Amino acid sequence: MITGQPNDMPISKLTQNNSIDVSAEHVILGAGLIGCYLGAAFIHASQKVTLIAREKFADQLNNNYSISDYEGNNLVIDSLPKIVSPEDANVLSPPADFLWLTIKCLALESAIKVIKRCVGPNTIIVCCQNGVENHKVIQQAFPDHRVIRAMVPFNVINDEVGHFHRGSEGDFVIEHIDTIGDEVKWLSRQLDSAFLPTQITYDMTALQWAKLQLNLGNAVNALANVPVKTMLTNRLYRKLLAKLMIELLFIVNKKKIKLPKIANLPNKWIPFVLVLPDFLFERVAHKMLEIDPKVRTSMWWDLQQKKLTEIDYLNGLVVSHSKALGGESVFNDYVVKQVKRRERGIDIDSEQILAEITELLK
Ligand SMILES: NC(=O)C1=CN([C@@H]2O[C@H](COP(=O)(O)OP(=O)(O)OC[C@H]3O[C@@H](n4cnc5c(N)ncnc54)[C@H](OP(=O)(O)O)[C@@H]3O)[C@@H](O)[C@H]2O)C=CC1
Ligand SMILES: CC(C)(CO)C(=O)C(=O)O
Repeated sequence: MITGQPNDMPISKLTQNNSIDVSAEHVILGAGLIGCYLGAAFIHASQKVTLIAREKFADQLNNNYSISDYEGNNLVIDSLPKIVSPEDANVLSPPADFLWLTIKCLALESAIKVIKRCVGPNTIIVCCQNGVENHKVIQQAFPDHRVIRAMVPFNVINDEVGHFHRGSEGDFVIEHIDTIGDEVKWLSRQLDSAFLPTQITYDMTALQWAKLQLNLGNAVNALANVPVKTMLTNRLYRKLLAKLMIELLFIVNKKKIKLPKIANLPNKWIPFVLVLPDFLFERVAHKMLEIDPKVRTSMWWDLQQKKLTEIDYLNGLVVSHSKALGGESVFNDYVVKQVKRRERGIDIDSEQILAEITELLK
């Protein structure tokens, strides 16, 4: 349930130190890019962490577990957290105060079995997936538990074994719901650090739509097969991205959702800025280009590892909502189809993609 905070100020910053300085038991299910980054940031914030990891990741972390960020902060985790395989998750004791789901949207349903073994009656489950309202599948499976969402605005890459680098800015945002408002405020204060600037929001659905607008570029990035920064310097990719966003903004307007600002520009302006000629774009959107040159989106990582992507939960969601609301979704439809071809192992070179985009934009 979302509280009725006025839409023009959906996010409130909580940075002052709490006098009750105790740590909570955190279990992180999904030791991938986000799970490992959060785990280390939580340990840095004096929290007790258990990671539920597949064997190959557990081995990697045993050799090295460290994080860094685009601002030059570095952290090596000397004393490793408890690392448990999904099969052994039932031996967790004490039960988690907070269970963080940092698995992909596609893995939520199949993880329910493991989640059942990780929760006690009072565990708060936090869903960290991109997309909109993917937590509902977990809330349905755990009707008696408090299920909330968190939004990860930044990008994490795994540039060497056991090392996780946050390549872009943005505050981690946790959902405030009435029944656990105090816990969420407490949690946000504990986690807030240079590695993980943290806020709360009273309207996570609006925030997720705002984030989805940016995530529509994941598919463009995956298809372009270049870092995000390189992609943004190409006006053709920017024009495609603008079209994808315009299709989403139609839905948001129809639904009367007021998008909170999560980039340096109001969301509605972004498509107009993206289509500017290069020299103007570089001036107006220089903040957008202040991004680590190595950064690639999570969808690129998925295709690289020959995994299925979250395309149905991102651009696919725009297609289905557009259809239902009588809108256009030509551009999102195109990228969905192309990403699915890549998932099937059909190689499409970026020259061909650029030629097709040129044709589509005519
Ligand atoms: N990467 C990024 O920079 C960002 C990602 N996000 C979002 O965060 C979410 C997580 O993404 P990301 O960290 O990139 O994903 P990853 O694929 O890097 O990590 C997920 C991990 O969870 C593991 N996993 C899946 N199911 C289980 C299970 N049942 N038990 C134990 N482990 C399991 C996966 O293993 P396996 O692959 O072997 O199944 C994988 O190692 C996504 O929704 C993504 O969109 C949001 C912002 C930025
Ligand atoms: C941070 C961002 C928007 C793009 O890198 C992302 O969410 C992702 O890669 O999935």
